[in-house]
Amino acid sequence: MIETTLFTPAESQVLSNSPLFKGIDLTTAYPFMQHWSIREITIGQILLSPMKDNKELLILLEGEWVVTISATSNRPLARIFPGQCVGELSILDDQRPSSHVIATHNSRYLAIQRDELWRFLCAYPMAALNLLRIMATRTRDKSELLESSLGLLHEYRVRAETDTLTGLHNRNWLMDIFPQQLELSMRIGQPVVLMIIDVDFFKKVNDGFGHAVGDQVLKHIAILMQTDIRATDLLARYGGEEFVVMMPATLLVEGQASAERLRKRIQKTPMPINDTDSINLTISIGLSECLTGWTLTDLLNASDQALYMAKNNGRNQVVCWKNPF
Ligand SMILES: Nc1nc2c(ncn2[C@@H]2O[C@H](COP(=O)(O)OP(=O)(O)OP(=O)(O)O)[C@@H](O)[C@H]2O)c(=O)[nH]1
Repeated sequence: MIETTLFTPAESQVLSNSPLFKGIDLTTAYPFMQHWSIREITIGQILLSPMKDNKELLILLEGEWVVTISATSNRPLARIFPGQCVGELSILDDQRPSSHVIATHNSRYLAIQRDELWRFLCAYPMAALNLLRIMATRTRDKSELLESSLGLLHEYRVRAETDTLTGLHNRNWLMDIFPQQLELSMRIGQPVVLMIIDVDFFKKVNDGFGHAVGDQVLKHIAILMQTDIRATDLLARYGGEEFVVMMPATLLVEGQASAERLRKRIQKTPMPINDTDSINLTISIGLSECLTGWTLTDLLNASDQALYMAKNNGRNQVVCWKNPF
């Protein structure tokens, strides 16, 4: 970094247009300005970092900087242009900077030491007011950024937990939410039933009508299931042509009746593939009630065993898991 105390005419222009000096006649401020220093920094260098104390207010004279969360982040929180300043917050609260400021162009800037800044602000209250305005704008920008980041975070989470084909929750969501529901139900002593639903001979649909029609079938079944289950039931696509429903506050006989109703509904609702033709569909369902001390894995295993029996017994049926002991 090269230090000098000279302003070029262009730099004087930048300073007089700077939001910090708005309404101030800088020609009267020379006694203060002679203690400020001008520096140069090359592209890629870090001006401020949360790892380093900062005792200066920096005003960009020429070039461009970015404010980022981390030194390697390629998503800037803000861009800094000539006339704008950085570092004011860490000077005021005596904490390290909260983000990185990095030069994205070779730059020249003005550095004002904290004590010099206080002296200047005392002599020019207008500058103190300007600084307040700058900080208020920054706080507002940060809140908006935080809000949009939270929105993005929520969107990413929803995407990560949603099956893109059917729009149902996916296995990630299931593995996160089902254990929580199970624990809650066990704690308050409520029965829980879990059913695994598998489309019968689905491979034949794919082979006979094509994968796109197979996809349509999965969507068709997803919609029928969604409209069939209770609001308190938890439904997810488990993978391939398998779906899982967790039914809190449900006894096995009640779950069995729901499963039977769903099976009949799917059987009675063929999926149209054109104006005249449709595909008849059936499902097999295995279900089990959660026993004391069971984990989600135990419950899934039991329902899966019941499903296996439903398939083996000829499909298009509901089988409840029976305790062999
Ligand atoms: N179209 C489509 N097919 C899928 C998808 N996921 C899995 N499959 C296919 O689903 C088929 C499942 O075949 P199988 O496991 O043999 O099951 P099945 O033909 O239904 O036989 P049973 O379950 O025994 O009645 C496989 O051919 C998979 O490739 C998907 O998202 N879309």
